[in-house]
Amino acid sequence: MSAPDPPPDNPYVENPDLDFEPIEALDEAQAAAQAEALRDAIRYHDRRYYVEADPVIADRAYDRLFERLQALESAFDLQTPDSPTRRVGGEPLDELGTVEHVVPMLSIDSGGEPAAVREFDTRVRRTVTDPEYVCEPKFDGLSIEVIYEDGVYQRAATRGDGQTGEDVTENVATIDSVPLRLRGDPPAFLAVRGEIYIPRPDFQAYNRERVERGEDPFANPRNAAAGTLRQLDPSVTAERPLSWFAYDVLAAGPTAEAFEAADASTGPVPETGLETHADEHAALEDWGFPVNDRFEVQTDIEGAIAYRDRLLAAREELPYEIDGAVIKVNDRAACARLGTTARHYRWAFAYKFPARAEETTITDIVVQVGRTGRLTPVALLEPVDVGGVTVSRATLHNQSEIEAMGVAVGDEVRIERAGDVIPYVSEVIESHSEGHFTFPETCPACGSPVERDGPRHFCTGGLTCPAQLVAGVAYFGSEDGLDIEGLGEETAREFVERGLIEQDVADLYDLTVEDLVALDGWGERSATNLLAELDASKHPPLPDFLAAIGIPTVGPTLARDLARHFETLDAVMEATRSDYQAVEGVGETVAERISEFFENEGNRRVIERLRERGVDPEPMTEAGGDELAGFTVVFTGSVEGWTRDELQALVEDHGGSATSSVSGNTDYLVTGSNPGQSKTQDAAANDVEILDPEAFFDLLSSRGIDVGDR
Ligand SMILES: NC(=O)c1ccc[n+]([C@@H]2O[C@H](COP(=O)([O-])OP(=O)(O)OC[C@H]3O[C@@H](n4cnc5c(N)ncnc54)[C@H](O)[C@@H]3O)[C@@H](O)[C@H]2O)c1
Ligand SMILES: [Zn+2]
Repeated sequence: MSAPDPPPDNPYVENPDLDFEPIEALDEAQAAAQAEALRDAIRYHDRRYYVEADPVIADRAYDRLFERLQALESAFDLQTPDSPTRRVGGEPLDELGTVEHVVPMLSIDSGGEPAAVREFDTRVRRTVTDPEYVCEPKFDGLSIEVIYEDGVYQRAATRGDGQTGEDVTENVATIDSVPLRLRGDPPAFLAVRGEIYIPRPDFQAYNRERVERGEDPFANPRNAAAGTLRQLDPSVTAERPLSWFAYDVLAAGPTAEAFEAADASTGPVPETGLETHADEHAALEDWGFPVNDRFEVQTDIEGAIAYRDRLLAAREELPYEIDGAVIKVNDRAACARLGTTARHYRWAFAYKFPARAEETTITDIVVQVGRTGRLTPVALLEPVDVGGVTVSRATLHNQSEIEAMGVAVGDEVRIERAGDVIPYVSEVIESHSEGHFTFPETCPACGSPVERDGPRHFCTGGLTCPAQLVAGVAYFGSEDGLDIEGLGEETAREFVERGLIEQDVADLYDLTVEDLVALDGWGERSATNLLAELDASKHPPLPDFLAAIGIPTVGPTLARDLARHFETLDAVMEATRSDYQAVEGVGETVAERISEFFENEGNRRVIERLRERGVDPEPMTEAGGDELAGFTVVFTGSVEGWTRDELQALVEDHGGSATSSVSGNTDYLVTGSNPGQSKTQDAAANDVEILDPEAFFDLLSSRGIDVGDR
C-alpha cells in the first residue's frame, strides 16, 4: 500500500490550521473556498485512516475539520453530493477486490456529554413513545459484514465507504471465532455486522515486534486490527489472533431475493421472530456467534447513561479496547420508522468516553538512543495525570511527526495514550516558540555523526556507542531475550558507566561478586543472585538466544521460526540469503538484514566471546524438553496473559506440535474466551478432548513443565 499524495497547498493537511474565523465573518466565496479545501483534506485523511490505517493527524484534529465543514455546509447551503459529510469511511482498496453491501453500513452519531445523549433521546421520542434502549460497549476495532447462506459462511467485507467494501472473505475465515457453519436454525440468508478487534496482550506483542523491525508502532488497536485484517496474504492474518463480536443482524430472510424484496434493513426480520435488538443478541448467540456479555437492556435514557458510566469504570479490566457505549433503540420496528441519514442511523448513538488525553507543557526534548542506534525524540513534561496514569515523558516519534506538529520546548501540548500504548504528543495547543525541534547532528551519547534515513535518525557509532551498548545489554536480559532477572535498563547503564561492561554483552559473564558489591546499593546477596541468574542463562533455548543478540528485524516470533528451520546456531550463522528466504515469512529484505548481521565481524566476535564464556544455546531438537512429544494441540479463543504465539511456542518447545485446525490427529483443543465455533464442532466430531486454559496448565505441570506466574 502506498500513501496517496496530499492535496497541494492545503492548510488542513499536515499541521492542520484549526484557527477558524467565525462563520459570520466569511462571505459566500470565502466559505465555498474553505469548504472545498476542507473536503479535499478530509478525503485525504479518510484515505490515510480507513484505507492505509496510517493517519497523519490526531482524531481530535480530524473531528474539528469535519465539524467545521458541516457548519459551513449548513450555514451557506454548500453540501455537495460527494461531500465527505454525506458518506462514511474511505474508498475501498482495489487490491483486495470490492463487494457491494446488501444494506449500507453506516456510521453512528456520537458525543461525549450526557446532554448530547438526552438530545438523542428527545429526537427519538418525536417518533417513538417511551423507547427502550439496549447498551453495549463500543469496541475500538473495525466493522465488518459477514454473510451466511443456509448456515454456511459465504463472504466477509469491510465497511469501506458504506456502500462498497473490501472483500476480506479469505482473511476473515482464518479468524477462530468466526463460525464457518452456524448452529441451530438460522434464516437461509443472513448478513451480520460485527467488530474485529485485536486483544490487548496481542496488540502489545505486535507493537513490540514492529519496533524491533524498525517500524513505528501502531497508535491504537484499531489501526493494528485494520492493518492485519487487510493483509493481501491471508496466512499473515492467520498468524495474528484477531477476534470479533457480532452485534447486529443487518439483513435476513428466507432467501437472498426475498430479503431484498422485504428490505428488512432495520425493521423486524421476516420469518425469524426477531422483533428487538435483544432478540437479535440472543439469536446471534444461539447461532454460534461470539456476542459481548456486557450487553444490557435499559428502560430509559437515564439507565443508558448510567450504564456507560459503569462501563467507563470497568474499562481498564477488559482484555480489549473500547471507547464508549453504543445505545440503540431496542424495538426494530421503531428503528425502521426512525430510519437513517446519509451518514448514520437515527436509532443509535455512541456515548463516547473522554479521550485518555491531557494538556501540559514540554520542559525539554531529549534524544534516546536505542539498541539499533535509532534515535527517538522524547518530550519531558510537567507531570500530568492521563486517565489514572502519571505521565512525565511522551514520545515524539520521528522527524516527520515533529515537523507536522511544529513542536518545540516550551509548547503547551496535548498528550494522549490509547490502551497500553506509550504516551505520545498528539498536537500543539499553544506554541511558545518559533519553528520546531531539530535533531542534533551528532549522537548525544558518543558524538558520532547522526544519519537520516527517511523520517528516522540513526547514530553511526555502532559498537563504540555506549547508549547502544546499554540498550543492547538491557535487551539481552529482557523478557524477549534471555529473561535474566535483575538485569534491567538501569543496571545495564550502571555497568557500562562504571566500566564493568566495556566491549559487549559477553562482559556480563566476567562479573564477580567483588565487582558488584563495589557498586552503590548492591549487597552480597543481590550480587550472588545476579551471578546465579547469569550462570543459569548459559544454555538458553536457541530461539531465546537468537532473539537476545538483537539481529535487526528478528523478534521472538521470527527467532523461533529460524531456530526451528536451522536447528543449530552454527547452521543459522552459516546460512545464505536464499537459505533464510526458505523460512516461512522471510522475504528478501529480512534475509538481507539477517545475513548482513552474521557477516559482520563485530557481531561474530560477540557470539564467539559469549561461547568462550560458556554461553551456548541448546540446539532446537533438544531445546526445552520432550514432555509433550507425540501430542498435537490446537488453541482457540484468547487466554489471559498469553498471546497465541506464546502458547504455541510453549507446546512446541516441549516437543509437542501446535496446529491451527482440529483433525483426527489432534489430542487436545484448548478453549479460551471467545472460542471458535468451528473448532469446537470439529473437536466434538473427532472425539478430541477439550480443555479450558486452567486444565491445560494443570496438564503441563503434571508433566513437569513449569510455566511460571503470569
Ligand atoms: N485521524 C484521522 O485522520 C481520522 C480520519 C478519519 C476518521 N477518524 C476518526 O474516526 C472516527 C469516525 O469513525 P467511524 O465513522 O468509524 O465512526 P466511529 O468509530 O465514531 O463509530 C461507529 C463505529 O462504531 C463501531 N462499533 C463498535 N462497537 C459497536 C457496537 N456495539 N454497535 C455498533 N457499532 C459499533 C462500528 O464499527 C461503527 O462503524 C472519528 O473518531 C474520527 O476522529 C480519524
Ligand atoms: Zn551513539
